[in-house]
Amino acid sequence: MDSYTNRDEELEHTHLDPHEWRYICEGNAKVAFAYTGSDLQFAGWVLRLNKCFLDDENEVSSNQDTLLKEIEYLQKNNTFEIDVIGSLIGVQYILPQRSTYVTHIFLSQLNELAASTRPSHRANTHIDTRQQIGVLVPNMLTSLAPTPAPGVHTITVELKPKWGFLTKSTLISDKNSIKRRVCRYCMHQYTKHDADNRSTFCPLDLFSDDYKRVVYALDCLALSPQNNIRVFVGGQILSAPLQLCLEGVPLWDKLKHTLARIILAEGILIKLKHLQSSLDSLDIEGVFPRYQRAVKSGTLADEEPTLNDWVNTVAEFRRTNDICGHANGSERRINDKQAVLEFLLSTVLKDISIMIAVEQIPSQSASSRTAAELPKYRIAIVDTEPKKLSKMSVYLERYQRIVSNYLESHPDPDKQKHCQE
Ligand SMILES: O=P(O)(O)O[C@@H]1[C@@H](OP(=O)(O)O)[C@H](OP(=O)(O)O)[C@H](O)[C@H](OP(=O)(O)O)[C@H]1OP(=O)(O)O
Ligand SMILES: Nc1ncnc2c1ncn2[C@@H]1O[C@H](COP(=O)(O)OP(=O)(O)OP(=O)(O)O)[C@@H](O)[C@H]1O
Repeated sequence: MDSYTNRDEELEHTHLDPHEWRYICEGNAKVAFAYTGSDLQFAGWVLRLNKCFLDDENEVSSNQDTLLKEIEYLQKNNTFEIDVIGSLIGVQYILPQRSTYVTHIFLSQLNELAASTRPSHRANTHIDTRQQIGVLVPNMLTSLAPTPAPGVHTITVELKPKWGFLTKSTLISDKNSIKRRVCRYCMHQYTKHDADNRSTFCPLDLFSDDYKRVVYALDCLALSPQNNIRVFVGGQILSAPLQLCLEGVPLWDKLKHTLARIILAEGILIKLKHLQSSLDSLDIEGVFPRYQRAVKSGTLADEEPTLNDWVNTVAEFRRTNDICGHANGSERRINDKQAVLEFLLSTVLKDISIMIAVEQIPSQSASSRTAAELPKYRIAIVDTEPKKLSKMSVYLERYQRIVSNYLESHPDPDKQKHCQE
């Protein structure tokens, strides 16, 4: 596995040409562009930019003050990514970052150039042209070798695995006891999609330690990708993973086995599942009253947590887990602020994406976890920004709505799903 060194925080002042940046993809908050020009300082890097709602830009404010705030914010997020998320999941999964100045005109032109490629459901947002700094991260879609061999294609799979556990919290109300049997993703399908578009993917299969279940989960994702799997070949996104084909040979069946073996060899999803569930051991139902109490008593202020708050939360999480083994939060006797910040860390880990890049898919049909050597690959996690304290009520309401919608469509307990851990 290739690795990078971290903490390259230089801010670069270079003229950027919008025609040299190709739109890759976007999420709710960010959009990524790959460098296509010949300047070596950007070759192999991706520019990640903030988005905003179209109306937001009426609030114009771009002066030295906002620049300093932007620098502070980016540094905080970068340190959070390395020292908080990296220290939990493994710093080897965190991509290094650099920053570069971006101008209003460059961003406006990028907005125009990318408009026709962007998905229609994101049309109410665009690149925030007020930002003065863009973040550069290594491009996970390009070749693993410095000089790609002719005919070698980099295949990159982006997985957004979501929630990998069923809650064991003792603080769930009887009316919501379904949370102990049906995972949040499977229930959420009934809020997000109509009958024709629901997925059969269950994250608990993907997060399992069972090779066949992992492969099955990948197949379900391939059949209904939604925003949980994307496959890129040579930097270009495929319309569906099942379209994967090189020189006329369909490759999804081989790729899925390679992926399953990488996932299990890394142990990344098992670790992620353990972290998600132990950091969310109370469930939002158990943690929300503690949040309210902490706000009332002033233990939690209106402001978002500082870096120190996050680092201390991880240290205390480790300390109390060491004392109590893997006991749940109510047994660990953690204070209210700790409980809330642990929940928010879990929320980050439930929303990250994992990018896995491979260049060769072994030709022998390796259909078991030990069957063949792993190909050379690169793996990283993306989207690790802290979740906001101010969203605690949103989290409570959203999960409540997900449960209510599921129960409404499955009033008969015999017809309800039973997700297996
Ligand atoms: O609550 P969820 O599970 O719908 O997760 C949201 C994601 O929805 P999806 O994965 O499609 O279900 C949502 O993804 P999409 O915009 O749907 O691609 C975001 O990742 C959102 O995070 P944030 O508010 O941008 O920080 C995510 O919100 P958080 O709950 O992580 O804050
Ligand atoms: N290092 C990278 N190399 C290649 N592509 C990348 C890289 N980082 C991000 N991307 C692409 O950009 C997309 C958007 O980035 P990101 O996930 O950070 O956005 P987001 O708005 O925070 O996402 P979400 O809505 O899931 O919270 C990713 O889904 C991925 O396809």
